[in-house]
Amino acid sequence: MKKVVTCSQMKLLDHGTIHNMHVPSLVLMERAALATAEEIRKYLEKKNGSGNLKKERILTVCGFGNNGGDGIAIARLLHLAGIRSEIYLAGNPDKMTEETRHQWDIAMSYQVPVMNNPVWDEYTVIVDGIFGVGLSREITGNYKEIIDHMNEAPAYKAAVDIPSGIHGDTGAVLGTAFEADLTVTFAYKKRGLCLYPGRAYAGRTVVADIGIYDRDRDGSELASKAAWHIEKSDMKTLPARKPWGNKGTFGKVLLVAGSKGMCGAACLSASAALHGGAGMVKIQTVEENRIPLQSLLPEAMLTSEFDEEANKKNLNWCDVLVIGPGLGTEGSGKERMLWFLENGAKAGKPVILDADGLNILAMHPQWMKFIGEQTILTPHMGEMSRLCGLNVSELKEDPVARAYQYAEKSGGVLVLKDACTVVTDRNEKLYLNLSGNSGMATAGSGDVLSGIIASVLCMYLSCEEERELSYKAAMAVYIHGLCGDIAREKKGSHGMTAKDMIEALPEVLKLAEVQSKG
Ligand SMILES: NC(=O)C1=CN([C@@H]2O[C@H](COP(=O)(O)OP(=O)(O)OC[C@H]3O[C@@H](n4cnc5c(N)ncnc54)[C@H](O)[C@@H]3O)[C@@H](O)[C@H]2O)[C@@H](O)CC1
Ligand SMILES: Nc1ncnc2c1ncn2[C@@H]1O[C@H](COP(=O)(O)OP(=O)(O)O)[C@@H](O)[C@H]1O
Ligand SMILES: [K+]
Repeated sequence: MKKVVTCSQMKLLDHGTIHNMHVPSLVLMERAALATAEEIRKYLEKKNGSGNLKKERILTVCGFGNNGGDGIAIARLLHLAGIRSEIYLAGNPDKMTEETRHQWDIAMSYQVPVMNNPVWDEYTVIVDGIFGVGLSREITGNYKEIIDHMNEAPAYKAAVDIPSGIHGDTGAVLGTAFEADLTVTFAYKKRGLCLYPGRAYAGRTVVADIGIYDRDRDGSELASKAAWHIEKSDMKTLPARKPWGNKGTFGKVLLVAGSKGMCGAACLSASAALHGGAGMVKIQTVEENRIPLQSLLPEAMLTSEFDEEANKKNLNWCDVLVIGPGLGTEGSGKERMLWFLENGAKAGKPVILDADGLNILAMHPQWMKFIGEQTILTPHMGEMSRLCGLNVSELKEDPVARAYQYAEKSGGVLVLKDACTVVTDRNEKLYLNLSGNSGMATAGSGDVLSGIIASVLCMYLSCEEERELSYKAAMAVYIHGLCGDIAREKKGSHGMTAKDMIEALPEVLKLAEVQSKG
């Protein structure tokens, strides 16, 4: 797992390194510049092979804050490496911070060329050192014009720390923003580099270690308030399958899903749970779905009984409940959802509430009392809008804040699905997902996720290791994204379907097994 920070957390870390550890600010700046210049040099060498770099011409656009100081130092390092490198100062030089002024004096001593009226399309690389984590308001006027020129230029574009104009906490565009091919960010990813649209503006992101001191790297106050993103190497922490286990050991999933004429969602969710390693899956559905479901998925069991006795038996049998895929919001769907939600909560079973399960909850807010710390809610933006009454554009302005609020209100684990899915709980554990792609915006993709979450919960049933429910949900979201990435590799983002993601699931989970064997 890697930490993701807000701008104010990053400033605290910078401040602590400088003032408590006595690392001069200029040392951090030099390391930031060295790391960025090195990435640019690597790009140029890849582009030019062993040929020389005479045709290259780099313009670094610098603001007067410390992001600008990084930029001036980058321009100097590239100049000293024998590459044509020039500086363009954006903004008022009288407002330079002390460090940036210092960088300016060094650059002038080394006679780094300064441009006053750059011809934008003459450059092969443009570096953006205008604003970093200090951006505090909309970009307007001259700055806006400059950024628009930079974007229109044909050059390769590199951003220092974060593209200017991207809100470091929400990923929103403040007025306008630099469209980078590469962003070299320092110490940790900022939230705005994970969330969209910021993530798209950043291009390829490299995290450079510049020697920031972080006492709380793993465990304490700041860390608990930080966000995390799961990465491939974390998959080796998934519990191994016990050699002596049987299908009971590996978890029993009860899927309350499907309604008359709607069995596809149930089928996808059940199939994902089985491919994810759940020992047994039983679908509680309507009798009309028996033949299609049993033909499509003979591995799953099926029941259409719905009375107190049968329900109790099914509930006792299962380890994990999934409620919602294809359930419909009226009639039998509503009754089934209410019975299993209420009694699942009373029995202390983990419940994954998805799709129509969430829509029914939105229509009956009095049932919120059955949501608790064992419930995982998996709304997409539309479902979230119905649940919390805000419209989708309001949600997208700050999805993390909205997710926190709803997790706090509901008491459950919230999986707010989007291009960057946010997972959080009432303790403000926060995960931002970085796997997956736009090919996953296809019907049934969410049903696959609910099945994968169920299977990940099952993996932990027979294992001694305790993990929080939010972590398990975030891990499942990450796995789901990897399935999407493999499906895209095989089928392309236009043609891939939810079924292709299920087919990729064994391959993704095999990766975890191979990793854990070293
Ligand atoms: N010593 C440190 O603290 C370090 C800082 N570093 C760099 O410094 C950056 C942060 O530096 P700063 O805190 O100086 O902030 P920035 O360089 O991001 O810019 C802040 C300045 O821009 C102004 N500003 C904000 N939004 C504006 C807008 N829309 N229009 C016009 N002006 C606007 C602010 O009032 C402030 O004066 C980091 O992103 C990183 O690149 C790194 O060099 C590492 C060490
Ligand atoms: N652009 C994207 N990048 C990454 N993941 C995406 C993207 N678009 C959608 N997804 C993922 O695909 C899934 C879609 O789920 P959902 O909207 O519930 O689909 P459905 O209702 O059709 O089953 C979510 O897990 C979401 O995070
Ligand atoms: K920048």
